[in-house]
Amino acid sequence: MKIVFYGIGNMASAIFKGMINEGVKPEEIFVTSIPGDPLLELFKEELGVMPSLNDAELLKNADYVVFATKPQDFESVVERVKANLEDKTKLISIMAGTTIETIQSKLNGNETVRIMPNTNAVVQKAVNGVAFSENFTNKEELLKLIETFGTNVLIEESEFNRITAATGSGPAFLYYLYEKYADSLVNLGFSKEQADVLTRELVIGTAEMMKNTDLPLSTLRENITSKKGTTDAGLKSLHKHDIEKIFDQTLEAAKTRGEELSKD
Ligand SMILES: NC(=O)C1=CN([C@@H]2O[C@H](COP(=O)(O)OP(=O)(O)OC[C@H]3O[C@@H](n4cnc5c(N)ncnc54)[C@H](OP(=O)(O)O)[C@@H]3O)[C@@H](O)[C@H]2O)C=CC1
Ligand SMILES: O=C(O)[C@@H]1CCC=N1
Repeated sequence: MKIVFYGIGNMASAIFKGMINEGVKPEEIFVTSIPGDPLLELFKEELGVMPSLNDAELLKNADYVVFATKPQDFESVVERVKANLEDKTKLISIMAGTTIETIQSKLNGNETVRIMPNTNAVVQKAVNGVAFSENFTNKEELLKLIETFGTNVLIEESEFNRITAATGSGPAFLYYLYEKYADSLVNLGFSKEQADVLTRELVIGTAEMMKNTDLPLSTLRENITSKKGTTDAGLKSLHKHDIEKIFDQTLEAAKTRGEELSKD
């Protein structure tokens, strides 16, 4: 199989690292960026993937081309790709906002799938929102390929901006909370280093708990909350703030931005 990545930034590299960790051969992964990008050589040395700036060479006999640039750079990628794209090559887009219709209209209607992963792909734990173009064939092969770095959730394309906010951007929202938690531990008297370790271990342990039980999150919380104890006191303070509303606004803003990108 030949998979070609246009764009090798944060998300693309998370994906091909995840794929390689799960047994996809690095020689099957071709990567390109803008001329002079030091990551091209770095990923060749680190991972054994195949860098190139020659579009004809990259696209010859490609099974999949992955569009992994910012949506704003898609036009420049189209310019590179359109002359040499073969009819049989399937297109995978991870770009927020950019629709299947836009991609197909610019690139001969080639079979196209939109996926919305997240950076947890590096540890094979992404959530992949997936929507196929109507003409897409052999969906099973594609689903198997992207399962190497995460769990697939098939959705309508109309739901894409929603899942982009929820799980594409989602890790950033959670990291922000953890950052603030660590800052608060410093305010409580821990050193910065201690606060960092305590926060990371707390989050990892809590995630592991969620992984290993079917209990509702509310029950897990209640199990910690002794009557008139410390947790109860902390939660009473937390309840004075409308956390749900804060998240409603955060997710709405992210979703709206996806809609704006779709229109650009
Ligand atoms: N980061 C994330 O968590 C997620 C991102 N996405 C989507 O993934 C895409 C990439 O995001 P991210 O990885 O964060 O972005 P990055 O900026 O880290 O990576 C994009 C890369 O593409 C390069 N590039 C620009 N133009 C071209 C071109 N014509 N040909 C080849 N490469 C080019 C950029 O180079 P230069 O910087 O020099 O311009 C840059 O290295 C976006 O569309 C985003 O919506 C989706 C899910 C999650
Ligand atoms: O911030 C962004 O636009 C991209 C899409 C989802 C995560 N990062």
